[in-house]
Amino acid sequence: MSEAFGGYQNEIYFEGLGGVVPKYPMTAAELASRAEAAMPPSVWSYVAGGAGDERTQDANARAFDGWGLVPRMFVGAVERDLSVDLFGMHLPSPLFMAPVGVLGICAQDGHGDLATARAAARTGAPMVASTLSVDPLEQVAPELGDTPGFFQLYTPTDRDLAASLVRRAEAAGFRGIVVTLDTWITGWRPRDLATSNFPQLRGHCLANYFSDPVFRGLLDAPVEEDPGAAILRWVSVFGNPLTWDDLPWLRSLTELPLIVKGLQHPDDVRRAKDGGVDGIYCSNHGGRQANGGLPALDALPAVVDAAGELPVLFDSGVRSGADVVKALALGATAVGVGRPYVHGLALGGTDGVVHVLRTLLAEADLIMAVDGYPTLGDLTPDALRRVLR
Ligand SMILES: Cc1cc2nc3c(=O)[nH]c(=O)nc-3n(C[C@H](O)[C@H](O)[C@H](O)COP(=O)(O)O)c2cc1C
Ligand SMILES: O=C(O)C(=O)c1ccccc1
Repeated sequence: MSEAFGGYQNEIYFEGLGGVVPKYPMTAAELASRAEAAMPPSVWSYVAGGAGDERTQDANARAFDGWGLVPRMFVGAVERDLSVDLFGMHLPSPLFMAPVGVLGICAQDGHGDLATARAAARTGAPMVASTLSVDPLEQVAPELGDTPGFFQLYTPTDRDLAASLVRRAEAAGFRGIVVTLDTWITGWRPRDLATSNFPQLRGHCLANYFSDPVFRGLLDAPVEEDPGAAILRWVSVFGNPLTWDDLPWLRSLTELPLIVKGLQHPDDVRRAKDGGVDGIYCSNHGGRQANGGLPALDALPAVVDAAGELPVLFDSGVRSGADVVKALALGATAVGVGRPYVHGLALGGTDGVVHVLRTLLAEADLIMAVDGYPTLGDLTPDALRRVLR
């Protein structure tokens, strides 16, 4: 399998002999700048922006520079194995696509959720499908093909609506429920505030609500007759300020693996574990929610330690294959990519997303080859040293 990942390099060089060079950028920075030029400014600023002056967002990416991989020689890491077992599923790699609630409007055809699901089908990298999407989850799930998908739940204040969304995700074939805990309220986002830019308030990406029988039952008039009132109803149900008292109820909603997203404190991890969750998702939402925070990578070791045998998913700031390898060495079971695949989506739909995932995996695979860490099991904290400056 891993030959297929590093093999992207050979593919590119050999195609070059025929005069063909890659259509999409090879680095995260170039991807971002090309995406900026291709996207409507309001969508770009929503995706690119973060909380406050974005120092936490920047620190997420910079935190990876604080670690260096130590190469090992005489290993002969010809065969690499990047595959991973997660919740009883065997995945070709530890890479997955983090939930992004505006995928739909990031694609040129306006159906980015479907395009992303097709990229999951082509690469085997799971998609975590956001509650916020242009196309309803029943239309996203079939596009995943044989690749497992997860449904990310923004828990609404109405418990029947929450249960309905989870039931629909189960029926559609999603293989786990990711409950996001850090976004029951929107963080302070100067870029969007400066242009009064909040896509959902303009009715974007609300298909899962507008197609939901429970949500529709909360409306005085059908969505089609009074979309403005439906959007305001969405505003009133969107964010549920959950407390630990709600965890037993959340747990009771599904027998699928339940993963809680946004954890960074080891005490929270232990308590979630005691509450019966199946997985911990260490993330600070890409620095979009609260400025002044610890880079998510810096929280990872203690989260991994507290999680014990529970798998730990990680995202926030992953921009390269080297970053993927470092997060794995610090104990992540699976590593999520956020903004970079959205940039690929904006540039080239499914093909653009596939390119981004393949570049990350190729680089990770080749680092494991060069540095002599042939399997994920070989990637332990001992592979890393603090970078001294
Ligand atoms: C435009 C955008 C929308 C997002 N929407 C969601 C969402 O709907 N649900 C969620 O749990 N996280 C959401 N996130 C957070 C991502 O899942 C992930 O935590 C974050 O993007 C990781 O940081 P990175 O983009 O720097 O890699 C969103 C992120 C972005 C950039
Ligand atoms: O933009 C986000 O990061 C996000 O997840 C979100 C979703 C809905 C409302 C506010 C923020």
